[in-house]
Amino acid sequence: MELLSLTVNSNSLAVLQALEDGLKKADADPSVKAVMICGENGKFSAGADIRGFSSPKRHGGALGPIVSLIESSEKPVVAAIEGVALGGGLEVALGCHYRIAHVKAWMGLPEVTLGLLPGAEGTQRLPRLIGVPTALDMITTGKHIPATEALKLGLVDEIVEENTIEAAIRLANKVIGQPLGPRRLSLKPVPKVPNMEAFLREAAVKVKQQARGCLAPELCLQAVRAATETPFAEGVRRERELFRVLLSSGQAQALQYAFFAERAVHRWATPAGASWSSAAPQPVCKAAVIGLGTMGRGIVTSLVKASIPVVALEQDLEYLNKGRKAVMLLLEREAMKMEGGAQSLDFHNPARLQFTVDFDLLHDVDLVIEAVFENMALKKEIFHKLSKICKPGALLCTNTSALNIDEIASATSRPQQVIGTHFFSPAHVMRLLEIIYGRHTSPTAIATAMQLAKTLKKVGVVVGNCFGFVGNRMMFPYVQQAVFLLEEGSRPEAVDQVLEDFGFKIGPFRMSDLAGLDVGWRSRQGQGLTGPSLPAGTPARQRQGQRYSPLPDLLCEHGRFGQKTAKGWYQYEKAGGRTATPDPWLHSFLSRYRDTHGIKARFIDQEEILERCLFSLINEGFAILAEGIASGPEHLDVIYINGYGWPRHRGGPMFYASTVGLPRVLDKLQKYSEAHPDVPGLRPSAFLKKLVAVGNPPIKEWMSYLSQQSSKL
Ligand SMILES: CC(C)(COP(=O)(O)OP(=O)(O)OC[C@H]1O[C@@H](n2cnc3c(N)ncnc32)[C@H](O)[C@@H]1OP(=O)(O)O)[C@@H](O)C(=O)NCCC(=O)NCCSC(=O)/C=C/CCCCCCCCCCCCC(=O)O
Repeated sequence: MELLSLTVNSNSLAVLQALEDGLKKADADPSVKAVMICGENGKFSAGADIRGFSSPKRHGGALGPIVSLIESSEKPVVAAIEGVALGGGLEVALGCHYRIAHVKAWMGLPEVTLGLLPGAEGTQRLPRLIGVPTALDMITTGKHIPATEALKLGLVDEIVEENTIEAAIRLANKVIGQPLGPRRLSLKPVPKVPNMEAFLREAAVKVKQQARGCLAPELCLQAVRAATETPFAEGVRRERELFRVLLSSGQAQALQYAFFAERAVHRWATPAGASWSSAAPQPVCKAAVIGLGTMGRGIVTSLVKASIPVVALEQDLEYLNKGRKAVMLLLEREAMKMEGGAQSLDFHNPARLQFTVDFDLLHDVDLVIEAVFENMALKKEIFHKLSKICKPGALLCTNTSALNIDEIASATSRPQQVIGTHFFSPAHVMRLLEIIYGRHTSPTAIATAMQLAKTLKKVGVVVGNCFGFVGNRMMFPYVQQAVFLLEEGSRPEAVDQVLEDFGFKIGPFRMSDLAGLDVGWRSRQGQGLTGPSLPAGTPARQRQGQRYSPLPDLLCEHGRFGQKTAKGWYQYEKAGGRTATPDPWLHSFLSRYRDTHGIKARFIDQEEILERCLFSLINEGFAILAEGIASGPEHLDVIYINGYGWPRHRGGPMFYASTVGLPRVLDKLQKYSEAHPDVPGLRPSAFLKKLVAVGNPPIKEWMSYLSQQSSKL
């Protein structure tokens, strides 16, 4: 028997050549009766080398003909799938006459997540094998499915718990001499769906809606449609045509950049020299969460889902019972989505999840996450208590979204173990975990928080300590511009529309209504920007000589906190309602406000809305990089994609800036800054100016132009 080996991402071209040579040799050798294709090191294949798509010497085009060559072999070819069979790897398996998989293997066609489509005939073979609806779902979402599901779908012929290679050889021996025609997917008709046209039309609407401007899902659908309408060879031609369109699109580059950026942030470093390569994490066998508000509930749920035993603590029984009920509800819902249901999470077991008001029960936990509301005095009181109660090595985390980590740490006797773990709401869903080190935070503490992120299936991004850290600090100027645009003549729905058309899941005003306007109001009161502590005689639209808009404060004074009060920047059907409708009251309120302050409303076009909001956010990003708060632009991009609804197909704000071109970003900021000299957020950052002055280098070279990262440490 001839045995062919396909290696994960070693050298795609060499693998392709080896496959072709092996198949030709096997075909020509009469002693070879069957062929088995497997991977090395327990992995079938993770597909083509993604870096190859942006390389001038790309060779992906060679894969389709090889898949055809496999299928046309006169000897049975069996795929032995272990580990993963993804993208081009699965397409190779689809060319085989039989597929056998290990029970722990995963399969998928994730090309869409890279801005591409399965271009090695996968869009034509998969629908023929498992039917159009399921194939379309796999191809347009790129989801990875486990072997057990693949078996149910008919994607594989068999799954095994023992040695997959041996099982594949057994299968190959068994099928020698059997006709191969029925096993060749290219010869199979696409299984019928009662009303294929109506199904595809509806699917197209759904895919377009979910894609929010991303091209690949729509083109994936068009390729699958071709499978239903044309013979195999014609479908393959169409698939190639569509693949070429995607390959040359900026979106594919952005999505592939995002893929590698998410992996690059694992390799964290701080300006003080701590890094992932030398710091080892501590084990976290038991955790505690303090505060069972919205964030605390999500964090508890996240920990339970990751099988980390949790002690959940509240200040009194009333809050505890309310929190317990809410957590249980979240966990019930999560369990329903899982195979094995509630039993798999085991959250009724007090050894897995315990609710208490007794701080002393935190004495043996390895990690505490404080998630009480944003009040420095309260947080310091809690951390002071924790440093007395918790065991010596315990990591003390705060879920603050903006407050000073060093000040919180100063309340403890062990500041080296204090770290910020900024979760995003809902915490059991959102993938981002912003990890903030303070002046004294130890490398071990950072490594442990990063390991926690991985255990919780989140993307951890390590950043330095400053007000708002990275995500919120960049968000402030963006939201500020959005509000200034209202003062100058725009409306919430116009601003939201522009940013949602750009690809944001939700515009700034809908977001503010969802999060609650009172959150920011409390924070501004705390900072003395509004409320009773504001010195008498402070101009309504100025703070410390800079432009300030009291609009959000005024809305709060009218009891308009957003969705929770049925009124905010929009109106809602009821308190807690989700459907935002433009509110005539708000429109006349804005007119009165402009009259009061002598502002002449003007028409603001989409370009200005987009540029002022996005470029001010990006400008802050350059300042953050220059200060050493983040170690590279990909950190900022990963934060925005995973925590702030930034459209992934635009690669993150800093990548977007690189595609717009830094000279253009600078020109526009200069123009807007001249028009609004009292808005520091529009004043171009020195680092942006420097990058333009040195000739707009590619994003991967930006950091080399910072002569010395000035650390905030
Ligand atoms: C699930 C994983 C495989 C593993 O996950 P995990 O264990 O968590 O590890 P990671 O940290 O993710 O990865 C470890 C390192 O490996 C790197 N990696 C992983 N996969 C790839 C890959 N496919 N390519 C390159 N590098 C990869 C990863 O970056 C890590 O390294 P580092 O830390 O960054 O240094 C998980 O990794 C995963 O999901 N991987 C991606 C899988 C995937 O998306 N596969 C699909 C790839 S695309 C593909 O296969 C397409 C094939 C068809 C091509 C056919 C084209 C035909 C076109 C014909 C017509 C057009 C002609 C045009 C001609 C012309 O113009 O040129």
